[in-house]
Amino acid sequence: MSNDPLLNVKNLKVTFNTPKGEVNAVRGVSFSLGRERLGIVGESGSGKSQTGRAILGLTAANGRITADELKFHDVDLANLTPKQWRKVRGARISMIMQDPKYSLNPVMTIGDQIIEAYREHHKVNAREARHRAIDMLEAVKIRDPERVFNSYPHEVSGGMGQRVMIAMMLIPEPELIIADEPTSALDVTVQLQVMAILDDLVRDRGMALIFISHDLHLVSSFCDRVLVMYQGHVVEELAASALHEAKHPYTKGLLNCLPKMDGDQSDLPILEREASWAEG
Ligand SMILES: Nc1ncnc2c1ncn2[C@@H]1O[C@H](COP(=O)(O)OP(=O)(O)OP(=O)(O)O)[C@@H](O)[C@H]1O
Repeated sequence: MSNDPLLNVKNLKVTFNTPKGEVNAVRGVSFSLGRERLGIVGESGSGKSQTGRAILGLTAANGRITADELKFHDVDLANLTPKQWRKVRGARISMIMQDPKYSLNPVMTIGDQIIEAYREHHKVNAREARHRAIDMLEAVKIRDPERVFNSYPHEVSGGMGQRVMIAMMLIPEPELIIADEPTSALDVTVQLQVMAILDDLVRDRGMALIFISHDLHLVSSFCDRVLVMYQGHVVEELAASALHEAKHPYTKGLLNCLPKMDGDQSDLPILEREASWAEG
């Protein structure tokens, strides 16, 4: 499989106009992505989500995007019309958000929602679509797919809801998935199960993944490469297998700011920061 970049981002900036002045959320981010799993980590407000949203054309109306390059294959994402976006977003690039509650329609059964999504992308009759919907639920390792198929979103757990979202997102067979804190509303065990399912699907189907999270350890266990963001800049880029080689004090701080399981009850260190890190 070719590893030519799917995505090229050069000097991406996202700036918001607010009543209190400009907010520079993303301040010159550059990276390229092949068929690989890339993590973007950083604390709240570091610009991770806005980087993902800019790639999907989902920047809020008060935001302005500039970039020397923002390309998905040869598609210039910085200059698409709404009609052109419909051919890219959800079809070639998909996003999984944090909480399935806000993404699923509460008054429609899960099965009907999957069927509807399936028939938007594939020309099949109702019977065949039902078949495919059950297959999709099985693909995300739901053991009782018939029950989930007939349930409403509020009748399933958060972890189950997130599996359903993953199943729906796979329907158009996107090349790139952007998962923004996809599991942070779930408890730790379910979090790992859902990530493992996503990881398997991404590998099996040769898709690329951008996994956005504040949890450096979680990201590095599911990604090949990690970008560490601080105040709108990428301060360090690392192979996930080389976290121990992190040089930037902010990355080292993120690594140390985790409770240890070995019974050491001493206080967690406070994440230190210096103004110079934000200068890029
Ligand atoms: N519509 C908006 N108007 C003004 N500022 C915004 C808007 N959307 C986001 N921001 C600001 O942009 C900055 C970066 O936000 P972003 O959501 O990318 O951070 P993040 O690293 O993903 O953090 P979190 O984990 O909290 O989502 C923040 O300071 C945020 O307040």
